[in-house]
Amino acid sequence: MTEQITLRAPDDWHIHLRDGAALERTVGDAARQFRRAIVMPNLVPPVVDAEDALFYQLRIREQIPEGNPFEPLMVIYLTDRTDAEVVKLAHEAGVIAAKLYPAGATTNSDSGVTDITNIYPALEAMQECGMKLLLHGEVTTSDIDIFDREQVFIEKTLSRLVEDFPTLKIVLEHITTAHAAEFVQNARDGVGATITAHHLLYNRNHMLVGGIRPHYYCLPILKRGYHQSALIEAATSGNPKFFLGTDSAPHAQGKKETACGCAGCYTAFAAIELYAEAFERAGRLDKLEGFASEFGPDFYGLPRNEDTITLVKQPWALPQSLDMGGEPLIPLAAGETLNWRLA
Ligand SMILES: NC(=O)N[C@@H](CC(=O)O)C(=O)O
Ligand SMILES: [Zn+2]
Ligand SMILES: [Zn+2]
Repeated sequence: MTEQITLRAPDDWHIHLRDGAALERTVGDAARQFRRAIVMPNLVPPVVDAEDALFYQLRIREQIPEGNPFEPLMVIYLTDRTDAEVVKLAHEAGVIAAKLYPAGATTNSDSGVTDITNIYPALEAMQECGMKLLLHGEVTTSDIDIFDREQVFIEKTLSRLVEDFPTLKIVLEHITTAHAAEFVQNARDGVGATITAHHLLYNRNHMLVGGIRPHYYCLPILKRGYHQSALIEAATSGNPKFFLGTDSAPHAQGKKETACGCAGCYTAFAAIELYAEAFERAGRLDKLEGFASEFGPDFYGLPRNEDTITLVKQPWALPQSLDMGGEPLIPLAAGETLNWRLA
């Protein structure tokens, strides 16, 4: 008999779906395995208020396959001009979080916040209404080495935010270092972190040894193996502060395989299978359900999904290439064999 595991249906607490012609691909892939997803607002121009979020949500909904219960959860993008009124209106429209991108930190972050104190009134309002703060946790000053940017953000910005807003719920997104795992573990209640499948499966050697592999390039950048081990330990520990967020971030093949390639890995095609691979390698498949399906909704104060998914142990190869709105898109781990497959 084929080995199989059944899990409460999972959600993705951090995904990039993009817009327009890309949505058929990205929404279809996400909806195949996740019931809900927190949709990042870094479009060009970004999703900055209730109106933008509701229109974007409509465009996403149009691409949900017939009969699929997928629910996109919306986020606004904090800029230097986001004030308490914007937050209040977004909250009333059902927007569940706001995202802080330090200006210039990552893909489409040019409109991001230049000085955190500019948005203190907005953060005050978020704390009051229960809207979550999601962080791309990297500093952007040129004197800080790219491999240290997460650690310095934690020391300079996050530790201060956690104290200045003692009841604000904060998620440090896509953590990549032992420092981040340790900080979140020891932080007050209401501070959590998402972890991607690629940061569990890979370290910087995978990206840089034997040739430079642009499909592994994402931000925050893959770190050394020591940090990868700390992330695996955190994700598979059963600590509810750590939960699933793929950070699946598609860029067409031509934008990755070029002299100045974009940051982002497309993992949505096989996200839950990639996580299963990482948890199995750690000998902790039994911890996947909490991480993928329980701790996220608990953190956000939303009900856990009632239905289930089944993964079967049946090796299969990821396709070499996908289509995204007429352009080739290379999924992470293209052509590689995974052990688990969504039934
Ligand atoms: N993670 C990435 O490398 N890229 C993301 C942006 C982000 O989440 O930082 C993207 O939008 O492409
Ligand atoms: Zn980010
Ligand atoms: Zn992201």
